[in-house]
Amino acid sequence: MFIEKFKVESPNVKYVEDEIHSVYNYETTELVHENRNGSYQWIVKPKTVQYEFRTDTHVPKLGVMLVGWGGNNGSTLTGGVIANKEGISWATKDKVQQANYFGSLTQASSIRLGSFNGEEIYAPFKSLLPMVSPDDIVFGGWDISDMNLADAMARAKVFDIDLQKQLRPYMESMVPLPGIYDPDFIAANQGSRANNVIKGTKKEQVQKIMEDIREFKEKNKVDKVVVLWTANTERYSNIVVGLNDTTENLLAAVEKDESEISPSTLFALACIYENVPFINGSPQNTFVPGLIDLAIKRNSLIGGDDFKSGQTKMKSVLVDFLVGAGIKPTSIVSYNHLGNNDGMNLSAPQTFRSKEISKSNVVDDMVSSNGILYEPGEHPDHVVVIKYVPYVGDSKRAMDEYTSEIFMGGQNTIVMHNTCEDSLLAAPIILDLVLLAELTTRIQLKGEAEGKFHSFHPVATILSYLTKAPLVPPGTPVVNALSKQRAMLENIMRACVGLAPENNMILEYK
Ligand SMILES: NC(=O)c1ccc[n+]([C@@H]2O[C@H](COP(=O)([O-])OP(=O)(O)OC[C@H]3O[C@@H](n4cnc5c(N)ncnc54)[C@H](O)[C@@H]3O)[C@@H](O)[C@H]2O)c1
Ligand SMILES: O=P([O-])([O-])O[C@@H]1[C@@H](O)[C@H](O)[C@@H](O)[C@H](O)[C@@H]1O
Repeated sequence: MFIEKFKVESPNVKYVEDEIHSVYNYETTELVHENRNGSYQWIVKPKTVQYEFRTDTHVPKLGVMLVGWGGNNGSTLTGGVIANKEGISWATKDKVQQANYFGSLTQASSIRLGSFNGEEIYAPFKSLLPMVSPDDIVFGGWDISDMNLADAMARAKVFDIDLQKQLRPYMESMVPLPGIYDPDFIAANQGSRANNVIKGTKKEQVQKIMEDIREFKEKNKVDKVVVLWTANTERYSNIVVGLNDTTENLLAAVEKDESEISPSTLFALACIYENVPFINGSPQNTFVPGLIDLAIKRNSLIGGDDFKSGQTKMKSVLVDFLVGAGIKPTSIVSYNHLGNNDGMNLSAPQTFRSKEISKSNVVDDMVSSNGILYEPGEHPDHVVVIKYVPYVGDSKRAMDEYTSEIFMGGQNTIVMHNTCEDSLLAAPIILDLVLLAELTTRIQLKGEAEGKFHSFHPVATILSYLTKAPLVPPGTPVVNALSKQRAMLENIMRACVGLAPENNMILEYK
């Protein structure tokens, strides 16, 4: 059975004005490797740590500023939210289609609450904690192309024509602010659309972005702003000692207008200065070490990298299943072709390399989790191929082959063909990223040994379900397995309302 909302009644949960306060017993383990009776043993000690969570339930009016607003993802998300808000339906060749949020974890997925009279009871994921409604988001942003959002939507060729016609009046007045263009970081083929750029030094560009954020906030009377990069994939920045390895060196490099500081790093720097969450939806290493240090010092949320939308999302499910089943993937070949501007930008070797890295590293945690299947350092052959084929547009065609070793020397090969409008997969993920980033800034927590409440670590690992290459605090584990990422997010939100983690045991019926 599915219910729309619920309230938790527990001595550990208090719903007070503008706040949910919960006391949560975090059950974990402590491992020690000790010499016992002359031989070293691994000892596992169950441990309970009591946490308190305080969630501000005042939902703000949210401004979302997209870098690359006029792109396929930016125009598709903007149009999709308008269509849902206005209840737009449109004719397709098959039927009259209603707007929806399919593909969004926060808007279209559910959680299990428990059983009632032997029936499983579920509720919307978004009913766990108060979140911003997509209807209330004010969109804005930047693009190096000056095309208004209605024309950008037409250029993207993602939405059906009847839908585009209905959206045009809402979107034609939306014009991106000038972006920071640096041809050294993206494909040369992007130059032709760069007619809307901020001139000046890198320092002046950062200052302009900061001004843009303040003016957007004031003009639209929003309480908070989240900035998300859905602009082109950049090449990796070289990490150079003395240039971007520390905050001091990075800021000095900006002062000196050093060429190796990328546009995405400049946008992120501006956001950190404005204490505005910045999320990187592309694979490049925007978050150079000096920037991460600054975000931590200023406790300003950063998250990324690279939306996990289709082929890679499937990979983080399939490899998790195979390794979890004791089957040994030995060869993974991921090929896809697409014909949108993203694909055109990725046709350059240096930008493709950024994507190849994020699409390849996604199996590392699953492989290293099973020492029965894999020797230390052993991993499957893994190849990523992306080709640009203009004719197919946004309709990405992914073909994957997974070869594994099975029982007694047997082999299993799984082949998948996966066709989708890439932007229709990414847009709901962008929505989830900005809504969850905003939510986490309203949560404070305190461990039993801590003197005061604090926010989550500014490097927002909590967003990892939505990214191919989760950005994590230095020295902490990277988890890519999709089921673990989703469980982590849901269980932290359950803890905020005093609910135990979903452990799927259902002992009541065992
Ligand atoms: N399924 C997906 O679509 C998906 C999945 C994962 C990651 N991504 C990443 O999301 C990004 C956007 O994808 P897309 O399909 O919307 O691409 P797109 O090329 O249609 O949109 C990118 C937009 O960014 C603009 N732009 C480029 N550099 C800019 C800058 N420095 N400042 C401001 N604007 C700039 C471009 O003019 C363009 O309008 C890409 O980096 C892509 O790799 C997409
Ligand atoms: O998320 P996913 O489907 O694995 O990866 C996608 C790639 O397959 C695609 O070629 C690229 O253009 C998109 O930006 C996205 O990164």
